[in-house]
Order: sequence, then structure tokens, then C-alpha cells
Amino acid sequence: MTAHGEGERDEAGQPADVPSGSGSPAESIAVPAARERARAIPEAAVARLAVYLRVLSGLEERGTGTVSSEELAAFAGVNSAKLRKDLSYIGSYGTRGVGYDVAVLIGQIERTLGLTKKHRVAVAGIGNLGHALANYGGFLNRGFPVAALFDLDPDLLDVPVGGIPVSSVDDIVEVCREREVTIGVIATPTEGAQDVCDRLVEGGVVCILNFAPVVLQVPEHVEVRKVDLAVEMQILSFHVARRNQEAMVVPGVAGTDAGPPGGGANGNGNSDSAPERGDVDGMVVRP
Ligand SMILES: NC(=O)c1ccc[n+]([C@@H]2O[C@H](COP(=O)([O-])OP(=O)(O)OC[C@H]3O[C@@H](n4cnc5c(N)ncnc54)[C@H](O)[C@@H]3O)[C@@H](O)[C@H]2O)c1
Repeated sequence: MTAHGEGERDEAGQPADVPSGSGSPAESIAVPAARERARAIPEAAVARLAVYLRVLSGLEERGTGTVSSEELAAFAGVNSAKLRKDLSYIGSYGTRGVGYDVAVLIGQIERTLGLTKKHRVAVAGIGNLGHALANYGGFLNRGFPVAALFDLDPDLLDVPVGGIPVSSVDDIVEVCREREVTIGVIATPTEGAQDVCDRLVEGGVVCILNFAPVVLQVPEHVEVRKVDLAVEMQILSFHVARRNQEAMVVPGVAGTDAGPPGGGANGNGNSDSAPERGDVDGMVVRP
């Protein structure tokens, strides 16, 4: 049997965030309420939780009941210490010698990520990017059905893309309210993005995923995430440059994560953004 929840032990018999030698978790730490815990989860860990969820869903489909932290870590491409730390944020410590109950862990991650209810998605701007997003079937499987598409090009109106007819931007408010859309994806040019955003919000949208290269103004209750693939490439470029610098600083041990001075893997105390060495077949695994 697999036990989960607050105060349970990891596979090494210790709560993941209590150093060995401490007393029982119940005695030594006050476990914060679930909401407090959710607030304390670092952004990078949230992204990894989504990856664990995808892996776990695949395992569940194949009828797997339990999974060890090493297996789950290898499937997700992270190291197992980081995985145990991430899961400790949601109060899941697994059971020694058994691992994690797949169904229970899926439920815990879904609750943490707010996925217990489906979020209907609207895409505005059905050009190159909008077409690709609207045609991608994978959002539905992950609980994000695309429910509405908007554009201002008269040639696109009523044309089905991915099975959904394109509506006019003039109808954003009405259609979003009617179809209970909560996530809006903006794939319009810069001009028009703020106007589309305002209409989506008026239509009840509370999350915006913005691809347009513009900073959007939104009310307090609306969450915005900006997607910029060029920034991601710049970050990759930074990591390669840092690697090369480290190889020069420590001659003869190229590839060793000697780390910059100041302690910690990246010298800023933020192990979440630090590259890590994993133990999967001698390969480096990164979140
Ligand atoms: N962040 C990224 O990594 C990334 C990558 C690719 C594209 N983009 C951005 O995504 C956006 C779309 O790129 P694309 O290549 O698909 O462009 P595109 O020109 O192919 O498509 C834009 C679509 O938006 C429609 N449109 C224009 N104004 C509108 C409005 N006010 N309301 C609704 N629809 C409107 C156009 O009719 C067109 O169908 C651009 O802003 C681009 O810079 C971002």
C-alpha cells in the first residue's frame, strides 16, 4: 500500500525537506496549509509538476499502479532528488520501498495546478501561429479544449480550423461568455493585441497566454504569461556560453559542474535554475 499526504516519509524514510537526524516531521515541522504550500512552490517546480503529470498520465493509461521516484525522475528527465523536493511542495512523500501511488499523485498534482476543472481556450489571431495552435489536438488531452477562434480577416470568418469555425473579433465578449472560455491565447500582431486582450477579459477570461511582442495591461485578477521563443533560445545560448567558460576555468575537467564561487550550483542560491547532473546512464538530465 502506498501512503501519501502530510507527514509521510520519502523512500529514504525521511521527509524530503528535513535533514536526516531530525525528529519526526510531525514533531519537527509544522506542515503549512495546502494553499500556503502552493504559494511557496517555485515557478520552475510548477513547470516540472506539469511534466510529472504528463508522465504519470501515460503510466496510468498503461495500467501502472505505483512508480518509484527514480523511475518517475528518469521518465521526466530530472534527477530524483529534485523530483522528491518538487513533490514535497505538494505534500507528497511516497512510501519507502514502494514509491508513489500513480492515481493519487495525479490527483494531488491536478489539484495543485488547478486542473480539477476544465479550462476552455480561445485563440485570437488565426494566422500561421493561430492555425498551428488551433489544429494541435494535444491541448484537449491535457484538459484545455479549444472552444473559440477569432480573427478580423473577413476571408477567415466561419472557416473551420481544427473543427472550430473562426468568429469575428467583434463577437469576442459574447462568444467567450457563452462558451465559458477562461484562457485566451493572443496570436495577433502587436497592433490589436491590447484590444483583443481587453475584449477577452470582458468576456470572462482570467488567463492570457500572449505570443505578441507587447506588454499587456490587465486587471489584477487576470494572469498573463508571455511566450517568447527567442528569449528561450537566448537562455539556451547563455547556458552553452557558461559551460564553455567553466570548461576554461577548470582545465582538464571539461564538463564538470565546478560551479562559480559563492556556493550553490550556480552561485546565487537558486538551485531551481541551476544545471544539474543526473544519474541516468551517465547522461546529464535537466528539468
Ligand atoms: N512569441 C513567440 O515565440 C512567437 C513566435 C511566432 C510568432 N509570434 C507572434 O505571434 C503573432 C502572430 O504571428 P503569425 O506569424 O501567426 O502572424 P500572421 O500574420 O500569420 O497572423 C496574424 C493573424 O492575426 C490576425 N489579426 C490581425 N489583427 C487582429 C486583431 N486585432 N484581432 C484578431 N486577429 C487579428 C490576422 O488577420 C492574421 O490572421 C505575432 O505577434 C508574432 O510576432 C510570437
